[in-house]
Amino acid sequence: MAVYTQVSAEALAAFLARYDAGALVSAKGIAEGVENSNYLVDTTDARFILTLYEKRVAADDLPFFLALLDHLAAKGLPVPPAIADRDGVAIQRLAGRPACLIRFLPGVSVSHPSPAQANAAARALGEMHVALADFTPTRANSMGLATWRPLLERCGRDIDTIRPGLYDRVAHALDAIERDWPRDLPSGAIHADLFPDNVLMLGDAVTGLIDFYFACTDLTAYDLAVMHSAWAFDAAGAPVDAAVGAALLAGYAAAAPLSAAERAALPLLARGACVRFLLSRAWDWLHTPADALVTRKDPLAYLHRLAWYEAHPDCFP
Ligand SMILES: Nc1ncnc2c1ncn2[C@@H]1O[C@H](COP(=O)(O)OP(=O)(O)O)[C@@H](O)[C@H]1O
Ligand SMILES: N[C@@H](CCOP(=O)(O)O)C(=O)O
Repeated sequence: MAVYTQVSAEALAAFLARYDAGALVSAKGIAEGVENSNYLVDTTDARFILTLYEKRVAADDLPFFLALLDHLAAKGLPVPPAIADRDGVAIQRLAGRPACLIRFLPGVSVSHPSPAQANAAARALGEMHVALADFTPTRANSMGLATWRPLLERCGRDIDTIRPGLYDRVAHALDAIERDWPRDLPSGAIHADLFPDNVLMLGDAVTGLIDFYFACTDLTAYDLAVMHSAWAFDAAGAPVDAAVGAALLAGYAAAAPLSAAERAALPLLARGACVRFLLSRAWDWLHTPADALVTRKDPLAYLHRLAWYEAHPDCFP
């Protein structure tokens, strides 16, 4: 359950009074998610998401994220813009945290995506990259290549309590990833965390792309690699139907150009994605208190995916 910060009904009602958004009817903490506190808020006017930004989201980065959402929403993509209050302010403080009221989007995230759903979601990623080609703000990737070895060092040998030998295994994988990481592929604003839980769908149609709080400037093909690492495997890290992986590539390529060099780099970029999520999950695994109201994600699922990509260098035909 991801509600780290409790908001009283009185504080929420006072917060809503700043907006032309109706009066508070109900508010419920949302179980999904691990990064921020999210509430589903119903008012006499509409339904909203209230997000209070927690550990990994720096308040200084919020203007970048909100500008990105506004840019995409203005171009008709299904992303939820933050709502401004009567004074035009979207980034607020509530219960001691930075907070935004966000437009609610319909749809559910799929647990076992079909090839048709993977195709539609990857197409939406491609459309997003095309729509962001004229987005000028930049943000360095706070979870990018340069941060992986320092994060491994910060986990230290404690990571071996998750699995004996894990430190050396990740260090060895990183040696090759750092050595071969491409420097000359197209870059731009990317989502960097487009897992199935961050895509809302109704049937095979995408109704929402959400959770842009890792968005940054990085290789656009890396965004597709992140998506592949998240969509083409089950929760334990075993590969699903190969048609899902193929559908991801076809869907993306239908919306955005994918050069031969980008295609060739995808296996390495996917190994990088595996190390990135393995390490952030391992850090959380080691540092989340046992009584925390959040479900820790399994770092080893990403070790299995890493091994799969290493064993299948031709998996992106
Ligand atoms: N704009 C939105 N419209 C509808 N539901 C949303 C929206 N934003 C978030 N949610 C719901 O809240 C959950 C958690 O949001 P998310 O941004 O993924 O949290 P976290 O940043 O903690 O991972 C999502 O899985 C979804 O159910
Ligand atoms: N997608 C990441 C963790 C970030 O969680 P999210 O709920 O913000 O998508 C992972 O699975 O490790």
